[in-house]
Amino acid sequence: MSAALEFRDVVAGYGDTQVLRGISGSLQSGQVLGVLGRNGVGKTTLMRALSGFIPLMEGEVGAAGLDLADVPPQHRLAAGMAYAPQEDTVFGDLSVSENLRLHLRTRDMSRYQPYFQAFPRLEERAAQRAGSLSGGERKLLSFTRTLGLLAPLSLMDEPTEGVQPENITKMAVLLRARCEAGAAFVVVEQNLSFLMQISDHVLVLDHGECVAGGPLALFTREKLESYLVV
Ligand SMILES: Nc1ncnc2c1ncn2[C@@H]1O[C@H](COP(=O)(O)OP(=O)(O)OP(=O)(O)O)[C@@H](O)[C@H]1O
Repeated sequence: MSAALEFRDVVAGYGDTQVLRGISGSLQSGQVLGVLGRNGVGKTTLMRALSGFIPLMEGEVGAAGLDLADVPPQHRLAAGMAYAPQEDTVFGDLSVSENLRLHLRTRDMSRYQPYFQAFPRLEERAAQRAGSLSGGERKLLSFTRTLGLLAPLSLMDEPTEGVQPENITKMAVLLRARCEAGAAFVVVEQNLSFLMQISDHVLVLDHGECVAGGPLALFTREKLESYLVV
């Protein structure tokens, strides 16, 4: 079986500057790869490189047997890859429901029912401009839209940033439910409890290099915390 995502020796950055220096990893359907590291070590850059928003300087990225090198970012969703960036996660001038319908070919919103149940404020504010939501609510909207796409593979950059703790617990449950259905995720997170709740494997970045990685079970919380200490 081909991996849900496989990346090998990824080198990427901005202009002539290399930020990532040879990052590799893979994950199977139904698994979560949690990416962690201190601020500025290259986590967002890795997500941009995997999603095609910045080109690879070297290396390979493939998903479900497909080489993604020549698939531009706007075609990646059709190729099975969803991406929720850290910032500018929703369209502020569109309503909450317009944001949720944007990529759907149907007006049927029933796929969002479990998310509306978990986050009733989203349904209450369905007609409201997404730009008028709080930062945490915008993150919940982005999370809901990303999971509602039902993509085989989703990349999410700090999905819990600004979200209230009780909703973070619900996010973990909803995300794992998608894994049960076979979806795979790469998730960048600073919230270690959330990351440990959702991840099967972890990848630790420091200064653009992978300094540790493997099954979550091999790492204690203290060990993972040590990678975040400045
Ligand atoms: N658009 C950009 N142009 C040039 N350099 C950038 C750009 N975005 C990020 N960088 C640089 O790349 C390096 C890695 O940044 P990146 O945002 O990937 O780190 P990060 O681990 O996601 O950090 P944080 O946790 O603060 O979001 C930093 O030195 C940053 O200044």
